[in-house]
Amino acid sequence: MNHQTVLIVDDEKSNLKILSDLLRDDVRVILAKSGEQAIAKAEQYRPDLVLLDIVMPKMNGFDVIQHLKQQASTSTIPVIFVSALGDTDNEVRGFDLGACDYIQKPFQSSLVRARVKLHLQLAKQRLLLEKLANIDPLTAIANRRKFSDKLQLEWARCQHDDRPLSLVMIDIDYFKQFNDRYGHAAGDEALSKVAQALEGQLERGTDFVARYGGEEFVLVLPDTDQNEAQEVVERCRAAVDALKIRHETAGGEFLTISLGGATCSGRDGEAHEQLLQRADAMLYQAKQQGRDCVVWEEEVCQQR
Ligand SMILES: Nc1nc2c(ncn2[C@@H]2O[C@H](COP(=O)(O)OP(=O)(O)OP(=O)(O)O)[C@@H](O)[C@H]2O)c(=O)[nH]1
Repeated sequence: MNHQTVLIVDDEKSNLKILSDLLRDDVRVILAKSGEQAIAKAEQYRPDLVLLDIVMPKMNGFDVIQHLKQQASTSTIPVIFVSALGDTDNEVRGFDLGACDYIQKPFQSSLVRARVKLHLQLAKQRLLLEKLANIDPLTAIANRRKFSDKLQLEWARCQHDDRPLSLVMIDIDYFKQFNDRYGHAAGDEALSKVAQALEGQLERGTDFVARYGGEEFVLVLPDTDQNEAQEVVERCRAAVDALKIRHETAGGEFLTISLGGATCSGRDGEAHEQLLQRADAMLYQAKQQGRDCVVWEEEVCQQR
């Protein structure tokens, strides 16, 4: 069964037991006996909800929530404080630090269950919304918004690790003519097929494709140098050719794509927007050179 995960944090063993006995029929329970363990387990398991004690030795619950909210990987996990500290100030402080709820000990079991259920439902809805906000509805691949996040993330990672990053802009050729001749619905279907074909060529878990807009797509290939990226790109072009979507133009019988790529090799101080501009300039050249081709920037940016 696809259970949601709840991380319970308390330095008292007996409290851990009470809470986990209360919840374990409905959710997958993970336990942490200290603030430090809570942070490590939150990062490792990415739970759907954290039940957090406040008074603990060394690292207290307020320190833990601050840490969780600062880390991108754990910042959106909802946290409920479960504490014997009953005064309003602590409760307000908990909410100020980003808690979604505050349960006072000693607690009513049924109330804890109900509140956990509510916050897990909200967490599920938030995840769904997040997913929908990042997906292009026509092609079911990532949208431009997700691409921006991904590019920034991978850019920072590659700069930090001094690793290359390749970016490829892809545009369907003569797509206006395609729509005019075969109809908008056929155009939509072709877009969807091209998107799936591109996605099917990505072998590494970190490789990424998005619909950039209209009939344009973009690939982000982290930790991938120019030679490796060119192999991926050739596969993409061949995969679209293999779809054999009829599109009779002066250039040929089937629908084709043009591609422009650029690679940045590690720490070079360039902004990710520039890499995007350079890939886009290469795409423009591919169009100028007659379409149905790949143009890759000769120089990597370190040499610029
Ligand atoms: N069916 C469909 N067409 C779209 C969609 N988004 C953009 N288009 C069409 O894509 C076409 C793009 O046309 P242009 O920008 O002139 O480019 P092109 O005809 O492909 O020419 P080149 O890029 O120069 O080869 C336009 O006719 C848009 O209406 C979509 O979601 N569905």
